[in-house]
Amino acid sequence: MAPSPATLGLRDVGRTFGGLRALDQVSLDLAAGEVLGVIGPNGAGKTTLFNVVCGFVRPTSGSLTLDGAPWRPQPHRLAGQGISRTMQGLGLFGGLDVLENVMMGATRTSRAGWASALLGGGRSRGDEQRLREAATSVLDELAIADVAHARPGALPYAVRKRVALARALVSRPRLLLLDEPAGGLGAADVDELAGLVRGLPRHDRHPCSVMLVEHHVDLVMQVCDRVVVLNFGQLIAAGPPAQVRADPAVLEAYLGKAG
Ligand SMILES: Nc1ncnc2c1ncn2[C@@H]1O[C@H](COP(=O)(O)OP(=O)(O)OP(=O)(O)O)[C@@H](O)[C@H]1O
Repeated sequence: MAPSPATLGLRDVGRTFGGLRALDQVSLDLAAGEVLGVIGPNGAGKTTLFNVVCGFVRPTSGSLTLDGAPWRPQPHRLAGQGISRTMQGLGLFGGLDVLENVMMGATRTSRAGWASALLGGGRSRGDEQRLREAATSVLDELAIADVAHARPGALPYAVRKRVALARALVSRPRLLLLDEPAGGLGAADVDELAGLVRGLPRHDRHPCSVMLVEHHVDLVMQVCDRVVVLNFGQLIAAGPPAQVRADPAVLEAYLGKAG
């Protein structure tokens, strides 16, 4: 049976940097199989929130839960907990082809089983074959199998972003954290990305929950089941996209105008 998508909770999470409250009593929930968007103007605390969930930044107050249990995120343990992330920088290896880059995603992120055999040196031909098949299958799903043997540097930026997404998905996470997935993409590529992200919780064998932190409001409104809005570190609105879009506090804070 496929593992179920993860749930995530933040309760009164705060983070200060010196005297600055980058996050101020933020509480939110991500339900299983939900796509949750986090938006807000520059400096609102989005990256800090993302980094708290990834374990790069420790909250100064509050608590987190994963699947309802108390959770202290640590970057090196995320993979073992079924969590993958993409970062703003693509971080692809220029000397490897696309397929190898995606295979690296599994070897870097899997804790147990076939992929760890590759890390531990107990590498067999069967392991490698399985890894190759897993990577090929994700490339297929993201419609980039045709560039499997190209070097990332030779590909358009939008395709490289898709490779980075494939690398995060090859470990078949239960929770995917996306940091500005639409950054640097044109309108057509954003639409395609929206389709891909929307499909993630509906994957027939490996459905996952998704949290995405994003500047691109249109993408967030297109793909998210719910959106939370930060401003000066505080959560000022949360709800379905249409509701959030019409919220006067959001218009005021995020779009810089009321009504
Ligand atoms: N490591 C740090 N040290 C000091 N201040 C920080 C640090 N990280 C973030 N901040 C401050 O915390 C606040 C929130 O920053 P953050 O990067 O989380 O916002 P953001 O919403 O991601 O902004 P942007 O949309 O511009 O990327 C900002 O005022 C920022 O200057």
